[in-house]
Amino acid sequence: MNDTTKLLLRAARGDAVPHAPVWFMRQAGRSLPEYRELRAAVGMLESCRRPDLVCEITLQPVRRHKVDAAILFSDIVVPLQAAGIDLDIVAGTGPVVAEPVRTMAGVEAIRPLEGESVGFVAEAIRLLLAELGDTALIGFAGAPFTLASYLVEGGPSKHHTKTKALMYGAPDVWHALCDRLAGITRTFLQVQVDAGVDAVQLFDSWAGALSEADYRRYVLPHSRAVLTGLRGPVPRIHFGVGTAELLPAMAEAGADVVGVDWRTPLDVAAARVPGKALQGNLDPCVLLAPWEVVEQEARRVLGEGAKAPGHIFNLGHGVLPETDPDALTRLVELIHTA
Ligand SMILES: Cc1c2[nH]c(c1CCC(=O)O)Cc1[nH]c(c(CCC(=O)O)c1C)Cc1[nH]c(c(CCC(=O)O)c1C)Cc1[nH]c(c(C)c1CCC(=O)O)C2
Repeated sequence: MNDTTKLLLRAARGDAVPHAPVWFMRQAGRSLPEYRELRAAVGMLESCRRPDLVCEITLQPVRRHKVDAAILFSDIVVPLQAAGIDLDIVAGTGPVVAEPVRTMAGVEAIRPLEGESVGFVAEAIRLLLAELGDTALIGFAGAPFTLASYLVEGGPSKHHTKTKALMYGAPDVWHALCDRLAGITRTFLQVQVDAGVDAVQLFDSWAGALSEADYRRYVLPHSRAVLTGLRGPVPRIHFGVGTAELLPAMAEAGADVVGVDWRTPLDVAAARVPGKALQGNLDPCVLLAPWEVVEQEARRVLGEGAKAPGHIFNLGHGVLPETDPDALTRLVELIHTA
């Protein structure tokens, strides 16, 4: 009998698949001329609040590349803004927060997220489900550590020094902050699951800045509260950059699928998180090289990924804006016929 379950869900469960499902982190965005055109007159966060634009931008890479999953067009700071935090996304920089949070009073001023204040996300998901057919829809949110880093630093940061200073120096403030962020993140994901997304990805992009011991002490309980507090039978994908030493702990936080960056070969990752499906992990820079190199590296990733119970092909981090979109389309064809 033919299994009609979406390919991404079968791979996430470790079921047999005719080929690895493939999608790309940041597949919607500046690598696509049709995205740049749509966004020319609309601010980033404004575009995230308009269901018609969210739907169109989410579908652009599906139409162009024939990927097996769409990822909702949004940003990790969208639920923070909806909860009343004054912030913006500055082009070429990233999220910038008006008043950084570094004290207990600052933490206590962070309100919970009301589901209705992100109703535009539920509406966008309804529009998308009517269009997507067999293509899976992935919802997402930022994990407490990565969100905390933006709030404490006030913007993007290389070494997360103020964040770590707060974590080590005022652990009570730190845990109170992460507790509030976990609540916001869980509500944001629950809205997406209730609206019908097929899977969720929790991005802890910057958790790789921590040792395993500190991750377990200061971060894991909060990410676990998000992943295990979420209701619904959707697979939970958990991803961060530079997390080779954290993969087992990130799996323990409640991941069904562990996302891996390009630094750790997938067969090595598979041995670190036995029984878990993996997602990744072609170096995004490889796509800037001639096709022969892309093909060789993609085949290596597929071979290593075959050592895991399930493999979802992806990059090791987001698509770089300078990537030739045709290289991505060709890569999808390769994965589908390999
Ligand atoms: C850390 C993080 C952020 N946002 C996100 C993360 C976690 C993923 C990761 O590690 O990359 C998540 C995110 N942000 C965006 C998506 C869309 C879905 C997709 O992957 O296609 C997703 C999944 C849109 C976006 N989010 C942003 C853009 C670029 C804004 C633009 O097009 O002007 C997009 C398409 C802005 C943003 N927002 C953030 C950054 C660092 C930036 C880039 C700043 C820049 O280079 O201009 C915070």
